[in-house]
Amino acid sequence: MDGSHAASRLRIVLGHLGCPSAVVAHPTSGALPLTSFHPQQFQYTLDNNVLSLEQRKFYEENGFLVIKNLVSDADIERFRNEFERICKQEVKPLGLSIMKDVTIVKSEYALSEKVVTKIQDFQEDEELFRYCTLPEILKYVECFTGPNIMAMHTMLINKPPDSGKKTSRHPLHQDLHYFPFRPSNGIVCAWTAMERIDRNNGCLVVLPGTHKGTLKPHDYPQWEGGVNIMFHGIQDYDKNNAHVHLVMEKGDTVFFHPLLIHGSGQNKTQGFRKAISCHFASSDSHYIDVKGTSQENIEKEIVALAKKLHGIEDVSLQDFWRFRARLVKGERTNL
Ligand SMILES: CCCC(=O)SCCNC(=O)CCNC(=O)[C@H](O)C(C)(C)COP(=O)(O)OP(=O)(O)OC[C@H]1O[C@@H](n2cnc3c(N)ncnc32)[C@H](O)[C@@H]1OP(=O)(O)O
Ligand SMILES: Nc1ncnc2c1ncn2[C@@H]1O[C@H](COP(=O)(O)OP(=O)(O)OP(=O)(O)O)[C@@H](O)[C@H]1O
Ligand SMILES: O=C(O)CCC(=O)C(=O)O
Ligand SMILES: [Fe+2]
Ligand SMILES: [Mg+2]
Repeated sequence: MDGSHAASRLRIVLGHLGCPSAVVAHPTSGALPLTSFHPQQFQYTLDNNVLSLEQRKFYEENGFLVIKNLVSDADIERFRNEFERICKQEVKPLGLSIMKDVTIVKSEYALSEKVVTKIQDFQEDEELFRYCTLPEILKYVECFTGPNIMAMHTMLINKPPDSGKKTSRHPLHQDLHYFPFRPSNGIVCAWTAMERIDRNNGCLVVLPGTHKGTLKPHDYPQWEGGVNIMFHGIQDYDKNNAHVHLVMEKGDTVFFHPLLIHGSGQNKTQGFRKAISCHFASSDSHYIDVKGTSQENIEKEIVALAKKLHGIEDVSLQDFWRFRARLVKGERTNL
C-alpha cells in the first residue's frame, strides 16, 4: 500500500466516523451484520457492538484507528491544569517520573512547564488518572483487550519546541519493546491529542500494517544532536512501507497496536505540543521473562537506572510493571 493510498483510506474512514455516537449505531453503512462473517477473519479485534465492521477491518489491516472528538474539551482542560500543577510542584504524585529533554537535562533550570518533555506513571494522580477511566475511552479499549482491563503505563507528553538539534523527535519504534507481558493482541494504546497536532508541532507518524510483523530489535538511533534516554528506535524497518502522518484535532484519539511502528517528528513551533496516553492490557495476560530476547537491553537499562537513582536492587522488570498496573474495569485475574 503506498502513502497516498493509505492516506485516502484513512480519510474515508475518518470522514465516515463523524461523531463517536454515529459509530455505535451505524444504521446506514450498508455493512453486513458481523454474524455473517467467520469469526476467525478477525485477529486483532474482539466481537462486540462498538466498532463498525469498517472500523474493525481498518484496525485489522492497519493496526490503528482514529476516533474523532472522543475526549471533551472540559476533560482536556482538567488534564492541562493538573499537568501545570505538577510542573509547579504544587502536587507530587507518588511514583511519577518527570523527564526533561536531553539538551537541557544537565542545566539548572527550575522545574516548569517549559522544561518538562513528558511525565510518566501518573497512576497515583487522581486527576490525570481519570483519563484512563473515562467510559468513552474504555468502551473502545474493550474492543481490543476484552472486559478485564488494566492500565499498564501512563504518559503526558509535552513535546517542546525543538532546540535545533532535533531531539524533540521520537524515533520509529514499537511500544511492545518496553513491555514484558503478552499476548500482544491484548494490549492497546490510547493516545489523545490535547490540542491540534500536525506536522508542524510533531504529530504521530505510523507505518500502517506493521502490527502484523514481529517485534524488531531496538537501540538508540545514531542522531548527531543526541537522543533522549530510553528513546530506542528500530534500525531496520522497511523504508518502502507507507508513512501516515496522523493530523489530529483536540480530543481526537488514536487506538493502536503495540507492534505498530510509529514515532513523532520534531516540533517546529514555539508551543509545547501536548498529548495524554495510556497503554491498556487484558488482565488475563501474563508476564514474560525477556532474558535472551531483543528486549533484554531495555530491561538492563531500567534495572540499572532504578539501582542508580533509587538504590533499588533485585527487583525484576515484571515487579516494576505489577506495581504500577491498575485495574480500571472487570477483574484483576493475572497481571
Ligand atoms: C511506550 C513507551 C513506554 C516507555 O517508555 S516505558 C519505559 C519506561 N521508562 C521508564 O521507566 C523511565 C522512567 N523515567 C525515569 O527513570 C526518569 O524519569 C528519568 C528519565 C531517568 C529521569 O530521572 P530523574 O530522577 O529526573 O533523574 P536525573 O535527572 O538525575 O537523570 C538520571 C540520569 O539520566 C540522564 N537523563 C535524564 N533525562 C535524560 C534525557 N532526556 N536524555 C538523556 N539522558 C537523560 C541524566 O543525565 C542522568 O544521568 P547521569 O547520572 O547524569 O549520567
Ligand atoms: N534519521 C532518522 N532515523 C530514525 N528515525 C527518524 C529519522 N528521521 C526521522 N525519524 C523519525 O521518523 C518519523 C517520521 O519522520 P518524517 O520526517 O517522515 O516526519 P516528520 O519529521 O514528522 O515530518 P516533517 O518531515 O514534515 O518534518 C518520525 O517519528 C521521526 O522521529
Ligand atoms: O510523541 C509522542 O507523543 C509519542 C511518543 C511515543 O510513541 C512513546 O512515548 O511511546
Ligand atoms: Fe510509542
Ligand atoms: Mg522529518
